[in-house]
Amino acid sequence: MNKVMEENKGTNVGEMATIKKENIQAGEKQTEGNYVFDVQDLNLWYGQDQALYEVNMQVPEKQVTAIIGPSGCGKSTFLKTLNRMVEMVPIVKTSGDIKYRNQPIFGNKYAKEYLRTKVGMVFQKPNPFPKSVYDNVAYGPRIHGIKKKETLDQIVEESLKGAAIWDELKDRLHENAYGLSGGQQQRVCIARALAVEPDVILMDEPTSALDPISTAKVEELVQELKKKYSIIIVTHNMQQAARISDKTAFFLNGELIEFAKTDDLFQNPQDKRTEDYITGRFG
Ligand SMILES: Nc1ncnc2c1ncn2[C@@H]1O[C@H](COP(=O)(O)OP(=O)(O)OP(=O)(O)O)[C@@H](O)[C@H]1O
Repeated sequence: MNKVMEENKGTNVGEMATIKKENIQAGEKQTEGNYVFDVQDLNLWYGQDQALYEVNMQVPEKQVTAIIGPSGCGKSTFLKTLNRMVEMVPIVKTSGDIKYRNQPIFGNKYAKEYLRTKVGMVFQKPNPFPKSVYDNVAYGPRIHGIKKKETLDQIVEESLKGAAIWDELKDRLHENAYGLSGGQQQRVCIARALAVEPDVILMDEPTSALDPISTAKVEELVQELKKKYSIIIVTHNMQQAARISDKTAFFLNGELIEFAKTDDLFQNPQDKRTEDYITGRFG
């Protein structure tokens, strides 16, 4: 049992989380080839407008999966479907199935809150809360009921270390996160995601607002994080996808055109549309 759940024992949310955790562990045993997500025939509509068409994809565990494609092709929509954030838009409808750790995410198996704890998200623009670095990182664990200072101190330190920013910030924990550089803010946001012990981290163009040095730090961090977490990253930058991902998915007009090992997709694309995109003929 992890720290978050340990301190949660006895609360309703905690009990629920513990039960679901057992479900996942049962599911994990059955998972073949260690996939975190198995997406089957996924369609998604915003009102009358269809944004995703019959997407089928198995997202590997503890690897980096990049999602590329031209603007408006459905990359962010697909990413936000995986932790059901897309449903915050009331007109969204979906069909098909997504299994996380072998259990369907639509329906009653997982509480949405629990899914979003296990499947964390980092956004394009760093979005720290207007609070201290410490309070940003401790936010999720506190919501999960952790109150003990020593436990929180430990989580904050481990999470900032995990996000490769502890050394830079260990003497600035009580400063407002708004006073940090964009790159530091983004790594604090990554630490905030790590603090609730996720399994998967979704990243929606996490470096597009960053300078090249901060981008390099986040890219390096992603390589480190994949030892413990499964990462899915939307990027406009094909060089970035080629540098940091193990597998790449190319989307076009809401369809998943090709999904392959990154080297294969870039060196030997199977679909003419993938080839046209990666060679810069459109997009
Ligand atoms: N909240 C929304 N309401 C209605 N339509 C939306 C909404 N969000 C996205 N869409 C539409 O869904 C389609 C896919 O958009 P999405 O943002 O997923 O694409 P994207 O590939 O991530 O684009 P970009 O690279 O520009 O961020 C687009 O046609 C877009 O207009």
